[in-house]
Amino acid sequence: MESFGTRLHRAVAERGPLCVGIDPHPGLLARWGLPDDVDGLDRFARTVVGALADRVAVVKPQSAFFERFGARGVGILESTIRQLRDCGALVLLDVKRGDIGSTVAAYASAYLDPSGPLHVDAVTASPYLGVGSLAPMFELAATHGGGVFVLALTSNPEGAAVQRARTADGRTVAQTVIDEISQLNRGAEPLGSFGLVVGATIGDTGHDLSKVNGPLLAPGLGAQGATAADLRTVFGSSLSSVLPSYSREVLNAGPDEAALRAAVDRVLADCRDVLAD
Ligand SMILES: O=C(O)c1cc(=O)[nH]c(=O)n1[C@@H]1O[C@H](COP(=O)(O)O)[C@@H](O)[C@H]1O
Repeated sequence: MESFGTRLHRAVAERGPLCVGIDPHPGLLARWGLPDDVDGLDRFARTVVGALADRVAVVKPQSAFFERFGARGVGILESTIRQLRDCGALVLLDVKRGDIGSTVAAYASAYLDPSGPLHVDAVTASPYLGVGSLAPMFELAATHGGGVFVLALTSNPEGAAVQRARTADGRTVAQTVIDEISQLNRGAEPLGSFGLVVGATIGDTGHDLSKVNGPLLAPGLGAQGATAADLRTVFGSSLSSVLPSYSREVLNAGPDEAALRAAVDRVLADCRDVLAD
């Protein structure tokens, strides 16, 4: 069984360092001339799949925008995941799960067990019940070649109060998360399967990402104000591990499929310029 890190490394080499989010905001559905209902959701998701699934390395559906339509919305999420994977995109489901360990085990089986209907390549997880509480997720991911992206320094301004608070040993809370994930990835080649989420909006925070040996998902580009050039400031010498992530910046170009592809080409070129430094 190939690890997620190996599969991600190959996908990025073949398709370029880019993650595109599927975030069907009500405003985007309206902009695309679609109704704010399950039919609109279905047509939105199918359009993104048709335009991008055969060319983008990682696609990140945001679960909340599917869940808000109940069981039928989750059904569309299931079929979107299947279609994306059939076209060779790695699917990172953005669910930001976190709970006591015994419940995390159930979340892990929902998303990382290949026999489940919502099985994906990787998920986002919140470490704020303690990184150790996510252990069942890390274990199931390792067993089945999946990945977990753990929130470290999020793109929203409210995150700093919790994430940059100092622990008793002087490190920030985020640095303890970074260090624990670095341990999990130790010795993995060509890349570990456990990633961190570090927002592109946060500037130079002085956190040490040099030992992570895993992917660094960078949301906050485009609609939240960060530019590809900001990646240099945020990630410094760790740029080669960055996976830039865009949702609205690309989706605003729809529903025309050629325009969506052109938006992807544009942001990918911007990121390549920076990441090649
Ligand atoms: O885990 C994430 O993807 C995430 C973490 C973070 O710190 N900030 C953040 O914006 N995100 C997600 O990334 C997406 C950003 O969307 P845009 O601002 O439209 O590019 C949303 O789905 C957010 O939920």
